[in-house]
Amino acid sequence: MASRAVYTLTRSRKLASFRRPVLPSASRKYATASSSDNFINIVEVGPRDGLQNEKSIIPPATKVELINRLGKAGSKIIEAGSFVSPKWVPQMAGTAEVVTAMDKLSGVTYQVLVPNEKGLENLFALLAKHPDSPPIDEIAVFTAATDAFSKANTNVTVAESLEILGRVTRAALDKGIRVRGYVSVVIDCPYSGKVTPARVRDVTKALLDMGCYEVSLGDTVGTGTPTTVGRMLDTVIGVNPVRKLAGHFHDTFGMGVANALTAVSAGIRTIDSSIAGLGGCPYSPGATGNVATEDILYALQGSQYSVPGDLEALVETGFWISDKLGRDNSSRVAKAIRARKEREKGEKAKL
Ligand SMILES: CC(C)(COP(=O)([O-])OP(=O)([O-])OC[C@H]1O[C@@H](n2cnc3c(N)ncnc32)[C@H](O)[C@@H]1OP(=O)([O-])[O-])[C@@H](O)C(=O)NCCC(=O)NCCSC(=O)C[C@@](C)(O)CC(=O)[O-]
Repeated sequence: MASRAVYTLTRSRKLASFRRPVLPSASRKYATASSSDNFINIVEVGPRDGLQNEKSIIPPATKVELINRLGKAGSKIIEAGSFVSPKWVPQMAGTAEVVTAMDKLSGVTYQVLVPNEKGLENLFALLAKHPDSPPIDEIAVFTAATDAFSKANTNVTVAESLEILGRVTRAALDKGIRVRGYVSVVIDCPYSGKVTPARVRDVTKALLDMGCYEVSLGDTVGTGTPTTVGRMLDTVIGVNPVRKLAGHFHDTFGMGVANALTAVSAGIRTIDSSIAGLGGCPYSPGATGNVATEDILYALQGSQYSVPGDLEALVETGFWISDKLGRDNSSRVAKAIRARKEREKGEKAKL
């Protein structure tokens, strides 16, 4: 994250006009498999992935308002925060407070990231205080395709992390809490380079086998292209059911929308995105935020796919949070929509 926050940690080992997407031929064979189901789920990761890497501390009230605005703008699945160690990711420290204070809108699924048993214990303690109205519906567990990234992110190898996540997943499922999984660095690892698709396939399978209902494939660094993403998906989908996969694309090289459309054409029906393109992973230096939610909605307009969310309201929400954070809005679509509105306002005023 060249110019963005990289946490200084005390422990030495902590490393620091849409037509059809042009698809790599390898992915085309999956396109017809998905034609019966044209609904695209969007997992809005802005309040978690988007905010976890901000330099300045964001007041819980701002996080709560962001989540509430997203829900009102039509987001149906919102990642509201994470129960990770505040020493590792200080921005997520107030998650219990945030999820307790946010509006729990009906029809919206709220999830939080949980890295280990300690995080789950903290979540269970919170849920015990709200037996009749649990603030959270689901958890998400996360690992990586490489040991180097896994060590940097959670201080354990992939094999060790799968053991931990197996215990976390079983304990959550025992309490009736659904579990989503993430695999990071599915294309390139910032520490060990190119990632073999077979490795992604196997880690994905391990997460599904332990009981995750879905696994989100993270191009954490944002170096993927439709070709490399298509190749990776060919291998992963060869063994894992495509409807249990999601795409999570950081937009570092501006390929986020193209990669998301590649995933959709491969049969994936869940895309993670972040309002205003907020975010980045603290352990992926140089990576920018997730593909912007506004850009995904715009890209799918007029296609055979339907996607939840009110684009105009999301654009407003994206500018609202960007202003609060004092940062530029990274959504090209949001900026274009705002510019068009201002132009139209100016033209009206002249009449
Ligand atoms: C996993 C650990 C905790 C291991 O970190 P560790 O230092 O090895 O943990 P530990 O077990 O040795 O414990 C150290 C201290 O942390 C505490 N602790 C331990 N666990 C927790 C917890 N859950 N909540 C609160 N506190 C915790 C624990 O109690 C102890 O406290 P002390 O005794 O020193 O006072 C740490 O590495 C961590 O929190 N990492 C999280 C990193 C993270 O959040 N990264 C970003 C999210 S992943 C991501 O962005 C990628 C994704 C999902 O978006 C997809 C993609 O784009 O690729």
